Parts: sequence; C-alpha cells; structure tokens
Amino acid sequence: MSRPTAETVIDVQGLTKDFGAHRALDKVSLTIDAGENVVLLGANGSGKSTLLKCLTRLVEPTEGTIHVNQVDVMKCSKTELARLRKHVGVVFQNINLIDQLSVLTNVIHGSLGRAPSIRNWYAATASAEIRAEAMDALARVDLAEIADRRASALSGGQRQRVAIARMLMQQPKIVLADEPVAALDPHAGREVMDLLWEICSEQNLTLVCTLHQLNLAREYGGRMVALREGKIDLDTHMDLVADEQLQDIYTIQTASVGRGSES
Ligand SMILES: Nc1ncnc2c1ncn2[C@@H]1O[C@H](COP(=O)(O)OP(=O)(O)OP(=O)(O)O)[C@@H](O)[C@H]1O
Repeated sequence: MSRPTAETVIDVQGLTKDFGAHRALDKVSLTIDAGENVVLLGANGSGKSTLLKCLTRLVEPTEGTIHVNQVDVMKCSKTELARLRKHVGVVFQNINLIDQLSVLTNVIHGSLGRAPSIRNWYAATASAEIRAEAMDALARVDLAEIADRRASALSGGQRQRVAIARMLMQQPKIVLADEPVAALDPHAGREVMDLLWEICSEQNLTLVCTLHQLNLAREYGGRMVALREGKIDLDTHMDLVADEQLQDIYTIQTASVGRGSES
C-alpha cells in the first residue's frame, strides 16, 4: 500500500466512488510526491477521470481520505475547497476558452483565483503587471504573437496551448491533465505534451496526466499508474513496463463500463 512521506503532495487512501450501483473507484490508495510526473493509464471507464475529479471533490467521493498539499480534502468547507481548487491547475480535453474574448483575456482569466475578491480581480487584471505576466505565459507556449486574436479563431492545438498559459496564471503547484491531447492530431498532440512536460519540469510542478496514446505515455511517463475496473493494476516506472504489459492494460474489461446516473 502506498504511504505518504514528507514529500507527498497527493495522498489518497481507500478511495471509493459509487455512481449508483456502479463502483467506479474501488479502495484506491496512491501517494504522489512534489515534482513527480505521473501518467495515469487505463481503458475507457477504468476510473481515471473520476480519480482526478475526486482529488478536488469535483466528484464527491463515497469513501476514503484525500490530502492535497497537506489539506484534508474530505473535511474542507465550500470556501476551503474553492481555495484549494484555485491552486490546482487543470488542463482538460474539452478546452473551455471563452470564444468571444481575446487570447490574452482568456489567459488573464487564469489569475482570477489569486485575487481576494472579484472586485480586486478586476482592478488587478487591468494592471500592467498582470498583463505582462499573461504575455510571458503566452510567450512560454509560443503564442505571444496572437495575443489579440479572438479565441474562436484558434486551432485545437493553439487552444490547448492557451489553456496551458491560462493554467500557469494560477501559479499552481499541482497540475491535473485529463487527456489533454485526445482531440488533437499527432503533431499538435506532441507539441502540447512537450510543452506541458517541459513547463512542469522547469517549474518543479507535480503533474498527473491521463493519456490514451501509449506511444506518448511511453515517451513522457516517468512513473505510470494503471487503473483497471476502478482498482490500481500497476504502479511502476515506465522503463520497467514491457510493451505487452502496456497493451494488456487495454484488454477488454469484464465488468460493465456503461454510464449510469450520478447518485
Ligand atoms: N457522472 C457519472 N454518472 C454515472 N456514472 C459515471 C459518471 N462519471 C463516470 N461514470 C462511470 O464511472 C466509470 C469510470 O468513468 P471515468 O470517466 O472515470 O473513466 P475513464 O477511465 O476516465 O474513462 P475514459 O478513458 O473513457 O475517459 C465508468 O463506468 C463511467 O461510466
């Protein structure tokens, strides 16, 4: 069983999530240390997204304990949860940029959580400092030259890079990426993964990233954790995993993986 140490920033013990009669996570225990890059693998329906969402209670766990940055997530009030979520960067497959706004304004929105109130945030976003910080974030993802373009005019790869720049404005210590390249072509997908990995390494961010592309997982993964039917199937270093073992993670699961209704 995985046990926390002084370096641990994500500590999950005995996490179970039931959606009605369907058990999506079954007593998952997992610890992740500061600065670790973890690839989360598993067939459709194995529980990857549910696990990521449970970490900040976007999905309400049924049982178990979760500590993120030493915060006891299960005991958090709504306000404490909101504060926690502001410091956990998320990059999802469905990139929710505001299409009508410029690229720069979308990136500036990432700083929303850093202001004590909305009013302070509006004042802060007008500041030259925040705009310069957002331009730096855009430069980091090689998009500074299109800062004024409307988000609606971007390609899928560009949108995901803007989402990474926006996430950087949160100044997170932990980044949760749920299939960040699933909707992209192989070239754009690789660019986005390169950026995500480089940025997390240079800023010593802890990254947990779900991926379906085994070639990318192989390339980027240090530690890999595989889920099967809501349980941890493998937790090891990518170099220690044979190709057949990787393929096996995706062999058809016996249990039903149909989507029920939230209970
Ligand atoms: N809101 C929900 N209501 C009911 N069932 C759900 C809900 N969300 C997820 N599930 C079910 O929980 C199980 C785990 O789903 P989850 O999305 O975590 O899997 P996943 O490994 O991320 O899959 P994928 O690779 O397809 O994204 C699935 O059987 C899914 O149908």
